Amino acid sequence: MGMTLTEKILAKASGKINVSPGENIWVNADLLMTHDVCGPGTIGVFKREFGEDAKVWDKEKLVLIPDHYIFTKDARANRNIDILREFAREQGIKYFYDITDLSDFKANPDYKGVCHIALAQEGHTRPGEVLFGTDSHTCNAGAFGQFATGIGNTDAAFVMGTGKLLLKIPASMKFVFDGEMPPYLLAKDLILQVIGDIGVNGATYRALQIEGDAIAKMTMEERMTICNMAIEAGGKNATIAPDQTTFDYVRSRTDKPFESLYADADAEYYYVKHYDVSKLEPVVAKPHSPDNRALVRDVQDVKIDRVYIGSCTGGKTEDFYHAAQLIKGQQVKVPTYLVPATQKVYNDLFSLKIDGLTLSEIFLQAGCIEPASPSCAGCLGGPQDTFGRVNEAEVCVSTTNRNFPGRMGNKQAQIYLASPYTAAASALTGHITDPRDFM
Ligand SMILES: CC(C)[C@H](C(=O)O)[C@@H](O)C(=O)O
Repeated sequence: MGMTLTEKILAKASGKINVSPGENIWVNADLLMTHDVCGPGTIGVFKREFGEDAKVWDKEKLVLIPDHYIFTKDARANRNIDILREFAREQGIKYFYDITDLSDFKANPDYKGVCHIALAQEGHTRPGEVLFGTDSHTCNAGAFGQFATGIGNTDAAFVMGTGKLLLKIPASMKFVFDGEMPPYLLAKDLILQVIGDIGVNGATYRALQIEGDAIAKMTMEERMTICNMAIEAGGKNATIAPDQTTFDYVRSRTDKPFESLYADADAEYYYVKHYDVSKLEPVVAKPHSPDNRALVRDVQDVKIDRVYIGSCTGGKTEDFYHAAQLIKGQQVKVPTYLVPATQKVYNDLFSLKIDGLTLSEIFLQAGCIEPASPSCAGCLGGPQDTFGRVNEAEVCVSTTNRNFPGRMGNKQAQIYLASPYTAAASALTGHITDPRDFM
């Protein structure tokens, strides 16, 4: 019997000819990523179980990325980065994207920012490979045709010591997006549509295989937006088959060899769903769950207090480009926070131009708050002094991935998840707004 893309990758990574859903197999990791939130815990378990002097299985396959609680005076958050630094030094870790000068991130050439985007930009996400990460949005890298999933600290410590992990093969759900993408829709609308359709537990421990003409035409950043939120439907991982778009992105960042894998034509799926994207509309996820979907035009009376554009899901270069396209030449009516995912995205804001103006100039002329230092920032609240944290019971339209109570700080705050177009349109009016009103 044929295999899905996820099954093909996991079969290869376990040295098997065939695998099927439900089977438990030992999988070899190509890469393990951890960050400042989970790294210290993972290191603690690793040392306890493998010994104080134990060495990681491969010092070139562990990537350490401080990104979550960086620009804060919180002593425990600062200490977490120190723990990563000490471990990187002791183990001779090749890829440690350190930050020492918190007062000026630009003084830290190694510092990248949000792990999922940094992994892609630094060439660590490659077709056919297996990536484990101590973060639920590790599924982001499935956009590169790899198996990428979030794991807990204990599993990560085991991978750190052995390079392997026992995994149950997930059954695959196929989502096919065909048709011409309307100019007012972005990848975020597509994934919010899916999560609204199947629910936050609609894909629990399943692999989402994303395909179709509309996906084939998408850039890597838009593909990442879709895979990033697979976890919001409970997905174990998501995959998009690699193509020329993937190869161009990866090859411009790494010369490491990789083997692209593809689903067999006769693979079996647990579920198949087709979408005609030309018929979809801009959507939001209302408080307090990513599956609480509504058409933007049905919630236009909701007044908002602020807009947040940032995170692994919605803080990439194209996310800002799309927001800038819509905002250009107009004034925002509510405080609008801009948090580039990485140092590279930050630089893009100051070099990419639309009609002669840099994205940053467009935002500043429109009255947005100056772009912040790259990190996860207010996406998940963080210490009280975190930039963009929602400290009051405000209504926020956000390009991020989660809107659980308290997610961005205050438990009474109401977070509406939206595309960069919808976030930008809403910033211009002060209420939730369909981007078509400005197109
Ligand atoms: C802090 C980390 C464990 C968490 C995750 O795994 O997703 C965070 O990144 C998030 O987005 O909620």
